[in-house]
Amino acid sequence: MDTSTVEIPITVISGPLGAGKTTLVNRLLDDPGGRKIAVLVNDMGEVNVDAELLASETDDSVIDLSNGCICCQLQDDLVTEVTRLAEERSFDYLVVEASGISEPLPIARALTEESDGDRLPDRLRLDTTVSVIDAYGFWKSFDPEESLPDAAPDPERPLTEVLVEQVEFCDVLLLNKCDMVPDEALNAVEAAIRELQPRARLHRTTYSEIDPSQVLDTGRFNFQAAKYHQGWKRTLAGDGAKEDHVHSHTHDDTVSSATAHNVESFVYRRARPFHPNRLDAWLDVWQGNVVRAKGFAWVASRPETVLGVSQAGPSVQAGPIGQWGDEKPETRLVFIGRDLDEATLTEELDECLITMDERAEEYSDDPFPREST
Ligand SMILES: Nc1nc2c(ncn2[C@@H]2O[C@H](COP(=O)(O)OP(=O)(O)OP(=O)(O)O)[C@@H](O)[C@H]2O)c(=O)[nH]1
Repeated sequence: MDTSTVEIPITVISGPLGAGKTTLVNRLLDDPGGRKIAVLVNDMGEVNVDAELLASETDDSVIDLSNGCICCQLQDDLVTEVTRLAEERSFDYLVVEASGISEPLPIARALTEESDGDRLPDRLRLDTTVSVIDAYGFWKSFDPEESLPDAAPDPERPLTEVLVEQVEFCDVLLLNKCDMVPDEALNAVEAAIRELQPRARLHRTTYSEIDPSQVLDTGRFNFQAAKYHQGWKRTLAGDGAKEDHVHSHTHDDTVSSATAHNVESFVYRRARPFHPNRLDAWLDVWQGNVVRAKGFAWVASRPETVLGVSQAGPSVQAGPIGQWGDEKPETRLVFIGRDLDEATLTEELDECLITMDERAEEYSDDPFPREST
């Protein structure tokens, strides 16, 4: 058979450091469900520790791509390497293990027609994006009551922007390390994750144990769906914003689960701009059980510019992401969290809005970056 025309599906595995990605890949190498798989492993260091962990068990089916991150510096290398692999080796399924700090969306973009170049051979097809999330680490990072016992050694795992993006952008989500979290807390973790990620198929796992058919050849990848069904966009859409195609997506079962665990979300909307310095100062200090805040802000110093605001745990970013153009400027910020104090957050944000007296003021010391973030 001429193998050069056989289609090769790709599964990309993302997830934070230590969540169980390599454990999953080892399982797939042990039991690929009748497929001949190749694995491309990305690690940030000069020495690809993950590839070594895997390669010790296997032959030449593990290829490493080290010293950089495939979602940013190594995007071109990823496409080149994947193409070269398909030309030089014989396999029928490709698994890509991203580094713990990789964002899945740019990787998916590089591997699909969404990328400018579209240089990937036609027979390579992104089939599934999987995120492996450490249930214990996730809960620890935002549990307001500190109800989980510390694991030894205590892992310092802040809820980072990248982790939230790994939850938000995937087709299949493995909620791993379930052995470390009591059932009641697991239900709450799942409710929070569902609020961030309503679309993915979610599996609770221990040591990444999963039937290979749930992560290989699922056919679930759809760039537009993955991009637009992120929880914060759904919440904005539900609030009457313009992404109507998201609006139709409802999850009554998850809404009730969220309610049962006090996971909630609200949208802060105002048609009056922020005072840039007050908003900037507030973004530095605000608190309040928020897992995720994201959206668009209107700032008086740059009335024509859309300021993107993105928070996950301790990380807050704000910077220009475009122009309002013909759209009426309006701040729309989604807050997702547990036991949210909507009244206090709203009051504090309202105090950052410009007052009538300030309308004519010049804002020469605008604190936000000029370049896109
Ligand atoms: N208790 C427990 N430990 C697990 C589980 N899954 C993986 N581990 C352990 O967690 C550690 C990290 O697992 P890996 O599979 O290497 O995680 P990773 O996501 O590849 O980590 P990086 O390559 O550092 O990003 C290893 O010691 C695993 O044995 C689980 O479900 N429960």
